Amino acid sequence: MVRILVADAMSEEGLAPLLADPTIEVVQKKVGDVEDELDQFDALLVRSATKVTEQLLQKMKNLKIVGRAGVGVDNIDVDAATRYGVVVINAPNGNTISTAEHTFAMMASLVRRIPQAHISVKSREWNRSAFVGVELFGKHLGIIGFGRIGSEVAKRARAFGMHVHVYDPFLTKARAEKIGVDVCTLDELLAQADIITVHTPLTKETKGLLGPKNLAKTKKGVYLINCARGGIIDEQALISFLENGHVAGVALDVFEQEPPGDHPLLSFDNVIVTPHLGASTVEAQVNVATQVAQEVLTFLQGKPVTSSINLPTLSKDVYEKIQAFYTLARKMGILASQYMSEPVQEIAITYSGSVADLETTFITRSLLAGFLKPRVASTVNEVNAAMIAKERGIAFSEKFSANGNDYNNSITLTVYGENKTFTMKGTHIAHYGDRIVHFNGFAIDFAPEGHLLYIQHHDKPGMIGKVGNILGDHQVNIATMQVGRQEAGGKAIMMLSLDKPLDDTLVETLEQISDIDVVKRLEV
Ligand SMILES: NC(=O)C1=CN([C@@H]2O[C@H](COP(=O)(O)OP(=O)(O)OC[C@H]3O[C@@H](n4cnc5c(N)ncnc54)[C@H](O)[C@@H]3O)[C@@H](O)[C@H]2O)C=CC1
Ligand SMILES: O=C(O)CCC(=O)C(=O)O
Repeated sequence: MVRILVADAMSEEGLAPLLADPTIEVVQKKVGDVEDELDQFDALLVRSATKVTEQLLQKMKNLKIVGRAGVGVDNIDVDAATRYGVVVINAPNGNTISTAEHTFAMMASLVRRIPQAHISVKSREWNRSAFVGVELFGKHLGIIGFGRIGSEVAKRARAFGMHVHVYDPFLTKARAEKIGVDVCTLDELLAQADIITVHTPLTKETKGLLGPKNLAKTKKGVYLINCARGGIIDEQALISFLENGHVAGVALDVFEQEPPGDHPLLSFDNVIVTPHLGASTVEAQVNVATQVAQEVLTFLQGKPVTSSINLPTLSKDVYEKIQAFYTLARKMGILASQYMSEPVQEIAITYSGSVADLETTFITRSLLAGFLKPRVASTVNEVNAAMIAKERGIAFSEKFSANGNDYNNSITLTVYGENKTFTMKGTHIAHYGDRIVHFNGFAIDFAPEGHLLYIQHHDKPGMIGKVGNILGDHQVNIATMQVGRQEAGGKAIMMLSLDKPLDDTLVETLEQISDIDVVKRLEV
């Protein structure tokens, strides 16, 4: 039974596919209420309240996936999750419209002083002259961060007759032209805008983006809006610029610390606030919960997820094309790691023929995960394989060749160790399966499956019989046997597939046969 912890409040309608699945147990409780069972959950679903720290990840030893029902993953230690091999997914667009609408509601409220007027009338006052606002029509709106939400805000602003200026260092010219916005530098935006709204993630670069230096470049009387993340506008700097009257008003949905408690910003009459409500609509909550629930289900069924933060994104289509090679690569990694039971410095992978045209990132990660698995105690999978390889000083590279070298497709693996180099070539044949067609310098043809026994020997009559007799005497049945040699009378190999694994004594007995140089058990 798969167990999923839903640690923050989430739409039941969105969670319905998980709740309806008889193979899944959904526990809707806060982390603190299930401390004793944390190591039993396979998946964790959160919004922004639960902090997914390294400490929590350490306790959740069985965790495979964290689903964030929303966009920002700043409440999740993604690096730590990656190290632990835990996939992190989010729901990138389920709350876009709601947040864009909230931003617009905040903008209109800010310039027309609706919250202040509302409080006044509720206090039994009728003071019309105290609440004279300004129109949005004809004003210059500066949008910092032109992703999903920024662009929805722009559409609405244009419908209001505003001039829209956009700053986003990652925005392509083609996309900007398509949407028809004025793309400018940050300095140009700061100088022109009557209202500035931020829609970036909170990163090292955006933390304090609107700080003392940049606020000084804005127009006197500017309005500021933050419905993205607390800290993009530096709160201390904001207080100074409100105090000196440079900033006319601010709308904040988010804070550096949430809840903000008795924050000095809350005392300003021209600061309007909401408690992180951007995504708080019925529609957005159903959307994001549905998206993560569906993704978690997909993931738990062993299929690729489309909105992972720490895995390459794969469409269903691409996944179907790479699936066979993904499995082959995994097996090749496992075999190579067992054969090269020594420290290695480099793994070079060459994709040839039809596989060279596919998205190989995932295939390479699968191969690395297979290679590292027998060597590391912790979880290793596609999420953390590249990172673990790097940590252990194992470089890896990919090369591509259109020519399949006698095969429609092939993956060639070269592992450089401290004392030797090992090569292997594998291919996938449709309706037939995976085959290893080159192993350690020998042409051969075997299926990389089950209990394998590799024997390297001198090419002499009777070698196969000797091995067969010993295995037969010990009740070990040989399922298949493939042989290969470099030249008649030279070095040769046998690859046997056995019905059960060999014990150490039997391996030692085989090693003692004269003319046998290497005996290796390989388990796939
Ligand atoms: N208040 C709320 O309840 C909600 C807040 N959010 C927040 O809104 C923000 C935007 O979300 P989306 O539009 O969905 O994200 P997105 O990823 O679609 O867009 C972010 C944009 O910021 C740009 N960007 C990154 N670094 C930048 C920099 N240094 N300067 C300027 N632009 C930069 C990126 O190129 C990208 O276009 C996020 O912080 C998200 O967490 C999202 C949903 C709800
Ligand atoms: O879960 C929420 O309501 C917060 C949404 C949010 O901030 C986000 O999606 O980034």
